[in-house]
Amino acid sequence: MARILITSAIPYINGIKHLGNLVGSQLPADLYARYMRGRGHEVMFICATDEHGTPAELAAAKAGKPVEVYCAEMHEIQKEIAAGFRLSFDHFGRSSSARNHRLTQHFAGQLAENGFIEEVSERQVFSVADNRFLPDRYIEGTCPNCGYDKARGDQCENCTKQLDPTDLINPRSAISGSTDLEVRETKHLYLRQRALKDEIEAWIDSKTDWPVLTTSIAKKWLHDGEGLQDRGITRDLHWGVPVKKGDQPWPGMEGKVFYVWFDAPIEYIAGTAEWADANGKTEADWERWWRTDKGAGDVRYVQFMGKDNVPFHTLSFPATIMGSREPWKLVDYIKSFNYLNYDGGQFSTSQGRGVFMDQALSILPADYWRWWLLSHAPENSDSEFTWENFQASVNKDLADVLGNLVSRVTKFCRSKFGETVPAGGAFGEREHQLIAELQERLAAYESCMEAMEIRKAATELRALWVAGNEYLQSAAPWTVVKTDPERAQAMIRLSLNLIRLYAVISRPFIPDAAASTMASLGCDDWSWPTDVAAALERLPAGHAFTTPDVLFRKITDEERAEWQTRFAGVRT
Ligand SMILES: Nc1ncnc2c1ncn2[C@@H]1O[C@H](COP(=O)(O)OP(=O)(O)OP(=O)(O)O)[C@@H](O)[C@H]1O
Ligand SMILES: [Zn+2]
Repeated sequence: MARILITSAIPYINGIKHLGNLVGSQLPADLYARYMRGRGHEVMFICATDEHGTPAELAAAKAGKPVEVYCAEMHEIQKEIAAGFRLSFDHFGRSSSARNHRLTQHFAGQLAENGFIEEVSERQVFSVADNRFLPDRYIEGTCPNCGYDKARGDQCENCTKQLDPTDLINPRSAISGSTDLEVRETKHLYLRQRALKDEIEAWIDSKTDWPVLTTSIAKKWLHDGEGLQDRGITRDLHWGVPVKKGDQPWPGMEGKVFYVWFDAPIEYIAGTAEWADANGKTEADWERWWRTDKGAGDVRYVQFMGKDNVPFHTLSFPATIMGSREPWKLVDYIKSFNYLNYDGGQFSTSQGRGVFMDQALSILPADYWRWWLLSHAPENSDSEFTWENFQASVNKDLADVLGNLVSRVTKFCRSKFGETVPAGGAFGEREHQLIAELQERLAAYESCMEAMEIRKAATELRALWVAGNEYLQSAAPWTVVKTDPERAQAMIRLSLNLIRLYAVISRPFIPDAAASTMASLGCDDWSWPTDVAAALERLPAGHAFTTPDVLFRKITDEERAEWQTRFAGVRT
C-alpha cells in the first residue's frame, strides 16, 4: 500500500467558481484521490479556500460585510458546492486559519535566518483618507494616452497601455475616491529566489516525468529575460497573515501582511494540520505526510492546478520549502491543465461569463458534469465547453451505453427470472472472450489513471462499458431464453456481475451513479476487480437485487436550447 498526498490549487474566495476552475484543479484531483483509494492506497486529499489579498477585501466591501465575515460565509458556500460535486477532500481548510498564520510566519522566520530574505525600501502611493497604501490597480485616474477616466494604476483597460500610478492624470483612490494621495516610503520583504535558482533548476531537471506543460512554464520563468527574479512577499494591507519572524515581531514591518501568494501554498501543509485538529488527531498524524524526518519519506505528493498557477508551484513555493532548510516534503509530480473555454469565449469570474458550479448543479446532478468535464479535460491543449457537445456526450456515453446496459439487464432479469441472480447454465466461449477482453482493457484503464492521463482514462472506461454492451447485444439473452433458458441465465448472471464491476471501476468518475447501482445490487463490496473472472462471480446465484431507476436520463433538444440561452449572458 502506497501513501499518496494530493492537493488541488486552492480556489480564491471572491466568488463561486466556474466549470473551468473545477476541471483545472479540484475535479481531476478528486478523480485521482478516488482512484487511489479504490486501489487500496492511503490517501490524504487537501484543498482550502484562498482568502487573503485585496480582491477579497474589495469583494467584502462590495457585499457590505467585514472581510472576516465575508470570507467565513463564502468558505461555507464553496464547501457546500464542493460537496455537491462530490469532491472527496479529507479536509477543506482556510488559508486564514490560525495554523496557516503560524506556519507562514514560521517559514518566513526560517528563510530570514538562512539569509533568503532581503528588506527593500520602495516608494508607493498612500491614501490618507483610506489610511493605507494602495496597490497599483486600486489607483484610478485619467489615462494620459487616450483620456479614459477610469484607467487603473497598472493599465488602461480602454487602450490597454501599461501604466505606472504616477502616469495617471488626477489620480484617486479606487476604494474611497479620495484624491488626497501621497507617495511614501515603505519597506518590504523579498524572497531571494535568485540565490536559490541553481538548486531549483537542478530539482526541476531531475523531474523527467513531468508533463511538458509544467516543465516548459517553469523553464520559461527560470530563463526568459533576466531569469528568475526575487519576489516581494509582503504587502501594505490589513487582511492577511501579519508579518512576523517565527513568533517574534519583525522590526520595521509592523502593520504589514504577507503577500497572498506566499501564504496560499503553505496552506496545503496547514490544511493537513487543520485536518488533524478537526479529527482529534495528533501533530505526528499530519506531520507524517509532510516531514521527511517524521515519516513522510515514502509519501508521493501530487499537485493539480491550471497553467497560470504553475510558476508559483514550480519556483516560489519550492523556494520557500528549500530555503527553510527543514525537511519538508517537496512535490513529486505536478499535473497542470490548459484552459477550458466556454461557448466561443473564455470563462470569467470577474465578467460573470460561463456556467458556475452552483448553476450547473441546479440543472443536472454532479455525475453528468463530472463525466463531461473529465472526459474533455484541457490536458494537451485548451478545450471548449459547448452545449451540443455536452448533450451528445451525456446522451451517448452515459444514457445509451452505461445506463442502457444496467436497465436492460436488470429489467430483463426481473421479468424472466425475478429479482435474484439466476443460477442456471455455465459460462461458454463468448463469456470467456469477454472476460479476456475486459482484463486487457482494465489494465489499459489502470495505467492511464496511474499516469493521470485523464481523457485517455475516460476513453478506456467508455471502451469497457462498450465491451459489455456489445457482448449483451451479440449474446442476445432475450432470444436465447426462448430455446435455452439455462444459457440465458448464465448470460444474465454474468451481466449482473458486470454491472457491479462497472460500479467499482467507474466510481472515480461518477460516484453517485456507482453508489446507487451498488445499492440496487444489494452489495457493498468495492474491492477492485483485479482478477476480472473472479470479480464476475462475486454476486452468487440467488443473491437478491432491486431493479434500479433510470441511471442517466437523456438531455432533450429543448433543454439544451433553453440552457444555452439562459447561460449566454453575464452573471450579475
Ligand atoms: N478556464 C479555466 N480552465 C481551467 N482551469 C482554470 C481556468 N480558470 C482558472 N483555472 C484554474 O482554476 C484554479 C482555481 O482558480 P482561482 O480560484 O484562483 O481563479 P482564477 O485563476 O482567478 O480564475 P478566474 O479569474 O477565471 O476565476 C486554478 O488552478 C486556475 O489555474
Ligand atoms: Zn487609455
